[in-house]
Amino acid sequence: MKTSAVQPADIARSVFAVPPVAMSADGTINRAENAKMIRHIEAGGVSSLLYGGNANIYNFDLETYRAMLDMLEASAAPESWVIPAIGPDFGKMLDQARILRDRPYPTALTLPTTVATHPLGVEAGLRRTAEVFGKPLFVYAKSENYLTPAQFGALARDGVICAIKYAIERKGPRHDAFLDALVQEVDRKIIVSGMGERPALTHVHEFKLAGYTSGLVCILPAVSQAFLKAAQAGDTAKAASIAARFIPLENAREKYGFIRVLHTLVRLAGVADTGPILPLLADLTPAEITELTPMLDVLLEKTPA
Ligand SMILES: N[C@@H](CC=O)C(=O)O
Repeated sequence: MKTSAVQPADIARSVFAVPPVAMSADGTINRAENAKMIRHIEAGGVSSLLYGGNANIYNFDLETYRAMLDMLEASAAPESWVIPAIGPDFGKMLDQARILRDRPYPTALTLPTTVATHPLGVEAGLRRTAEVFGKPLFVYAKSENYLTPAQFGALARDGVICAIKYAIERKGPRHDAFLDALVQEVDRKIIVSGMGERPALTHVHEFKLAGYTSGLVCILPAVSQAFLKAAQAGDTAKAASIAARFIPLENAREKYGFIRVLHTLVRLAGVADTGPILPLLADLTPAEITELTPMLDVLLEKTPA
């Protein structure tokens, strides 16, 4: 596992896979199936793994969190960059930062929340968390009222944050006043598009963000990596045609829940047995699986689009 301090080159080199965590029937971490998933992602040329929302860390107790960290440290290849999430609330962030400060991870992703927050409090909380952790944070921007662009700028200049996962949803990603302001405050080299394939080409090609995060990359890592490299190189026709392959499933993930759909799709695709998802989420119903399977077959090119 790569443990050196975060540099912009690390951020641009690979898609950020945002994997689910495979669980055993008794609700504990399944080490063998997670290792299998990690091998599959790495074999596709993806070397950045972000254990964030899709990992369902929101619903982990601290024992499960420690077990996940042990599994990641034992399973990732030496050159892979693995980033666990913390939060979303201040108390959980601090508890997890205290666990992480004795571990080799170079940063941690802050999970987003809009409950019981104020931008001034979020800034104070992130400063305190980074101090406890002893390293800068990777901040997940998912709503406009979490932090202002100016606050992001101040946190970056002060070394409190080393990267931003930008995931504020828009009807069309081209028109985004918040992102326009953010790139005036923060170097684009430390901002990644954080919402899967749908806005990623606009974010990488037009806003010149450094890269993107994706859940479906866990199924087709080499294809996602090819998409990133095409978008970064300005080959928009190639990037758009690759992205089109992912869109039907991304739309279905939005309809039925991004995290729970990915958790099951990774199993249905034969990547790893992800097992039952932890509450407060719930596994897909048989009817949902029946609806989604043909879309997965299109993604896997078992059937034409
Ligand atoms: N939520 C997106 C990006 C991950 O952070 C996805 O799951 O594809």
